[in-house]
Amino acid sequence: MTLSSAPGKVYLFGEHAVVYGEPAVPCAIERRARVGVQQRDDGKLRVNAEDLSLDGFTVEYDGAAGEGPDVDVSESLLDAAMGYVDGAIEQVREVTGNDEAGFDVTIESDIPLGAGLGSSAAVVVAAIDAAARELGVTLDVDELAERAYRTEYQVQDGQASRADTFCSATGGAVRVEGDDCRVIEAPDLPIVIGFDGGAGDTGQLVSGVRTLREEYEFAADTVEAIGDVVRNGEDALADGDLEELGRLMDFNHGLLSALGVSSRSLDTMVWAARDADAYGAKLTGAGGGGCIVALDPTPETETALSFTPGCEDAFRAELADEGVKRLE
Ligand SMILES: Nc1ncnc2c1ncn2[C@@H]1O[C@H](COP(=O)(O)OP(=O)(O)OP(=O)(O)O)[C@@H](O)[C@H]1O
Ligand SMILES: C[C@@](O)(CCO)CC(=O)[O-]
Ligand SMILES: [Mg+2]
Repeated sequence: MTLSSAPGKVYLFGEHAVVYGEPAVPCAIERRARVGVQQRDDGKLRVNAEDLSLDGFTVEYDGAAGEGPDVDVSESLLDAAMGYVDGAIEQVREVTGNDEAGFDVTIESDIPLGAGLGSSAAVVVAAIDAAARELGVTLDVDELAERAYRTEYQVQDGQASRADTFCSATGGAVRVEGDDCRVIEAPDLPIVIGFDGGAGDTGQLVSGVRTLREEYEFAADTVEAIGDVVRNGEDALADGDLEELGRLMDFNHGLLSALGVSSRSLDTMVWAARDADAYGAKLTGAGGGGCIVALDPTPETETALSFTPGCEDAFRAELADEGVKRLE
């Protein structure tokens, strides 16, 4: 068996706008997906993903080359759930030139699904890394990030940036603008996360922003304004100026809210963090439900969030310096 892990992430700034070529700054966090892979002789793909539940069902699934799922759910739901793993294995078959390779894949993850912490990117990065190594090929981190990006791009119908996958592959704080991806210096950030227990549909939320942007010039201007916030944020990050970072995160949340990707529970958690005197707070990732990220070195925000109706979990997150980890 070959085992790799990869971290999730929060966005300090720039989600959604990054899809249209504006810069974004995601940071990898110490919450990981671990993917174990064992080659099979019969060319089939069998995926065991215990954290994956579809409206209460847990799925054990034989992938594209396999025998189909042993649960009673519609094909579209199943595609949505399993597309990332199928796509990752496709990339491995292509990059290793082993079209017929079959695998047993086991996924375990500390990252809530669809909640803005990049669970899909972490699963894809770890799966590609482990499956390629299982076939004797160790990908360099740039190739791994590129293959993981292609997987997300395909599964999300051509609506994905390189931000989540690059960040998960390299770890640390990163800056992504179009295909220019780099790791950047970041101070120790007092990251607090609030989770409403829910999820958003990344593809649908990205489409919603695309439509608004096409329909209204001021929505296109809003996307550009997020780019300006990010450019200011980069300076604040370089200066280690947490107060300014917080102000800009607040502004970023307002602009995302204007683009329709916040929700009542995300707004409620953002306000709870602000009331607790966090430096700033915003939703992270695609939005619609899921997580907010706040900066607060004191325990106040975590405590306030834990008493906020609609907040299911509040926790601190350490920056993950390491991206993909080769465990076995
Ligand atoms: N533990 C897991 N096991 C199997 N598949 C997973 C797991 N975690 C995530 N996935 C895949 O990723 C999908 C969720 O990805 P999605 O992009 O919607 O959310 P996210 O990556 O968590 O959030 P965001 O992209 O906003 O940061 C799941 O539907 C599933 O296909
Ligand atoms: C909403 C989005 O910007 C981030 C999702 O984590 C989509 C993407 O960059 O692919
Ligand atoms: Mg995702």
